[in-house]
Amino acid sequence: MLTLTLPCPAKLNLFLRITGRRDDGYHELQTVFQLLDYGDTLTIEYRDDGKITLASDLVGVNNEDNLVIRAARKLQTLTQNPNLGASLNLEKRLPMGGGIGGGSSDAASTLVGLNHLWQLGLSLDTLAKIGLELGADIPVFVHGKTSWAEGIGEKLAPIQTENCWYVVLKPDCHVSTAEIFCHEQLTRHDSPIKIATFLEGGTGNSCEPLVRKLYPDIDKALIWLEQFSPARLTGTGACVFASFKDQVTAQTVCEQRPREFSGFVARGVNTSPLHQALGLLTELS
Ligand SMILES: C[C@@](CO)(OP(=O)(O)O)[C@H](O)COP(=O)(O)OP(=O)(O)OC[C@H]1O[C@@H](n2ccc(N)nc2=O)[C@H](O)[C@@H]1O
Ligand SMILES: Nc1ncnc2c1ncn2[C@@H]1O[C@H](COP(=O)(O)OP(=O)(O)O)[C@@H](O)[C@H]1O
Repeated sequence: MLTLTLPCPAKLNLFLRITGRRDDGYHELQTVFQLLDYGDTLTIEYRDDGKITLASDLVGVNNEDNLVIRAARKLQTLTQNPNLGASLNLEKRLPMGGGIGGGSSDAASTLVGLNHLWQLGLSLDTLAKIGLELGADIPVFVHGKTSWAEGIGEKLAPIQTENCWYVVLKPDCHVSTAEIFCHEQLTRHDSPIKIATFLEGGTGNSCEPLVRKLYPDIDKALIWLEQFSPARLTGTGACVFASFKDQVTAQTVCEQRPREFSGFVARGVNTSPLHQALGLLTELS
C-alpha cells in the first residue's frame, strides 16, 4: 500500500499529580491517559526520492517546527536509507496547546505510519523511545492504549476505563506547558497514589488551581461544566472536560455551552483508533 490515512486521536489526563522533579528540570508525574475516538487526520504517501514534505492547515507553526516533520526526519535519519521519503498531509481538528495531546498524537501517527509504509519493522517500544525525544506525551500514542503513566509519562501500564462519553471545552486561550511547569506557585510534591485511589475517584489535577488563577476563562469553563458533572482540567490546559454515561446527554450539554467556548463530544476508548486502523496490536506489540 502506497498511501495511508491515519487517525491521530486526542487524550485526556483523567487526573494529574506531580510527584517530583528530575535533575534535568522535567517533572515526574502520575496520570491516566484516556484515549478518545476524536482527533486529527494524517495522510502519508510513499515517495522513493528521499524527500519529506508536509501540507498542513495548522496556523502559527512553521512546517519545519511541526512535530510531524520533526518525527519523520528523525525516523528517516535512523533508517540510513536516502531513498525513503513521504508526502504528508495533516488535517487539524484538535485545538493547539489544549492539553489534549494533538501535536504529540500527530507525531506518533507519523512514526507508526512511516514504520509501516517504509517497512522498517521497528517495535512499538523503539518507536516510543524515538518519540520521547520529541515530547513526553508521544509514547502513549505510539503504544495506543489508555494507560496509567508515571515517570514523565513514558512508564506506561494499560488499564481499562469505564466506557463513557466526554464533553471537552476549549476556552479562548492558549496555555504553554513550559510556563506552567516553570511557575514558582506550582505544587510539586504530591504524594504518589495507588491505582485503587484513582478508581475510587479521589484524585484531581495538580496544575488546576494555578491554571485557574492565571487564566480566568478556564476557571469560567470549569464552573460552567460543573453544573452538569464533575469537571477537570486536562494536562496543563487549556481544555476542560467532564464525563457522561451516554452520547445524547453529552451532546445536549455541549450544544448548550456559551459561544465563547469551542467544544466537542468524544467517546473514551481503551485502544487507539490509530492501532485499530493499522491492525497493529497483534502485529507489533
Ligand atoms: C504534563 C502534560 C500531561 O499530559 O501536559 P500537556 O502538554 O498535555 O498539557 C504532558 O506530559 C506534557 O507533555 P508534552 O506537551 O509532550 O511536553 P514536552 O514538549 O515534552 O515539554 C514541554 C515543557 O514542559 C516542561 N515539562 C514537561 C513535561 C514534564 N513531565 N515536566 C516538565 O517540566 C518542560 O519544561 C518542557 O520543556
Ligand atoms: N502538529 C502539531 N499540532 C499541534 N501543535 C504542534 C504541532 N507541531 C508542533 N506543535 C507545537 O506544539 C505545541 C503543543 O501543541 P499540542 O500538542 O497541541 O498541545 P498540548 O501539548 O497542550 O496538548 C504547540 O504550541 C505548537 O507550537
